[in-house]
Parts: sequence; structure tokens; C-alpha cells
Amino acid sequence: MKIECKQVSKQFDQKHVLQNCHFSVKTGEIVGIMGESGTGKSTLARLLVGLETPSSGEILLDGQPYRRKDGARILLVFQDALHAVNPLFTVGDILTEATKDSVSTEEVVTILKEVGLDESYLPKTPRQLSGGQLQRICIARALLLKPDVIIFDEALSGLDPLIQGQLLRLLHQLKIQHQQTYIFISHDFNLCYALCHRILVMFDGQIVDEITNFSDPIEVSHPATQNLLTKSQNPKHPKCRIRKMMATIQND
Ligand SMILES: Nc1ncnc2c1ncn2[C@@H]1O[C@H](COP(=O)(O)OP(=O)(O)OP(=O)(O)O)[C@@H](O)[C@H]1O
Repeated sequence: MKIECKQVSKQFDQKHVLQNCHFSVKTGEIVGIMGESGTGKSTLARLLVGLETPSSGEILLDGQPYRRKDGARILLVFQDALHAVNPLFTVGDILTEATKDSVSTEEVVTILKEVGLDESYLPKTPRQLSGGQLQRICIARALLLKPDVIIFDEALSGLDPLIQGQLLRLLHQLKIQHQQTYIFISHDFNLCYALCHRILVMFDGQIVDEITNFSDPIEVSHPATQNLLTKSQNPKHPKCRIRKMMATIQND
């Protein structure tokens, strides 16, 4: 399913938060969107899933305007997994409620296994899970809904680098299994590098650069990209471990 963002701008009151964002993502492609805090990444994500409407421009899914009320074909998985679920629900409730009980227990258990968990998690509540386990549940819930596109908005941020590495591997495997289209939003180059076919760079509400070639050194055309790369490539930075750990999966 191809998603197109055509000359999309967004204003809140008089403030221009997004300006002429223009890109498309093909079926089965994983595109990263990278940028510093406040550059408009989450606003773009909310527009893409239909939680906000553009001030101008349009979002198309396979050439047709995307309306959320026609069915959630573009889903958002975001950073704060604890706030994305009902804390009183069990894992079983969370997974079946999302699919309005149209899914069998077998399917739920299969998806749980795909995200590295099993049926013993079904009676647990969110507070009994680690951040990484809960994020797996959110990913499982998104997969059960069989969307055309999943947008991950800083979905791995704030997790331990080891858990990030495990979840990156998981997303990579799931991508191969489900041939799904992902948009992966992060301020962290290493996470985008590990998973994405190409990376769009945002600065001040605009897409200012695109990384398509991951050769060393990476060619950049905007200072914002260079800043993000410099931060991520500091060898003392713990995330560099992820980059090393993940360098192999690109060839899997
Ligand atoms: N509903 C809103 N009303 C007014 N301003 C908003 C609204 N939503 C976002 N903004 C503003 O838009 C700008 C971009 O915010 P956004 O959350 O999209 O950035 P971001 O790149 O995702 O940042 P972060 O990485 O910190 O989440 C910010 O200045 C923010 O204050």
C-alpha cells in the first residue's frame, strides 16, 4: 500500500509547524523520519494517521484521500506504551478489545509468539510488564489489526539499548514476514540506520534532507543531518552499540 504525503502543511493558530512536507512510501518499504525535538515529527505522524487534518496538502493511500473513519489502515505505535493501553485491562483484553473480538485465541497466541512472548502473558496487566514487554504488546496489537502502514513514533526511545536491539530485530523479522510498510520516526540515527531503507530528515517543520546511501561517510546536504549524525556517532554514546549489533541484520 503506497502512502503519499503531498505538499502537507500544518498551522496551529499562527504557528507554522509543518511546511510543504512531500514524500511517498512504497509497499514494503521502511522509511525513517529523523529530526531534533520540536521539528514536527509527531505532528506529521498524527496527520498521517488522520488524528489531525492538514492546513493544506493531502495524504493519499494508494492514490485515494485517507480518512480514518473508513477504517484504521494506518496505525500509530508511540513511545509511551503505558499510556497507550488501559491499565486495568489484561494483555488478553488489550489484544482482543482492539480487534473487537473478531480474532481467535489461536491468532492472539500466534502474534504473541511472533513478538517473543507467549500465552502466559495473557492474564497479566500492563504494570506487571517491563517497558520492552509492553511495547511488544502494543506492536502485537497493531499487527492483529492488519493495517496497511504502521508508524512507529519514537516507539523504541527511552528503552534500554539491549531491549532496543531486540525490538529492532523483531521489527525487521516482522517486516519480512508481513511485508508491511513502516514509517519509523526517531531523533536517533542509529535506530533509523538499523531498520530503514532510507531516512528523511526534518528541520523546522520541513523535510530538508534524505539519506538513501548508507556508505561511510554518509553524504549529507543539510547541517541538521550532520548534527544528528555527529550526536549518534559519538563512540562513547551507548547507542553506538546498537549500530554495531544491528549492522548484521541489514544482510539477513
Ligand atoms: N496541538 C498543538 N497546538 C499548538 N502547537 C502544537 C500542537 N502540536 C504540536 N505543536 C507544536 O508543534 C511543534 C512540533 O511539535 P512535534 O511534537 O510535532 O515535534 P517533534 O519533532 O515530534 O518533537 P519531539 O521529538 O520532542 O516529540 C512544537 O513547537 C509544538 O509545540
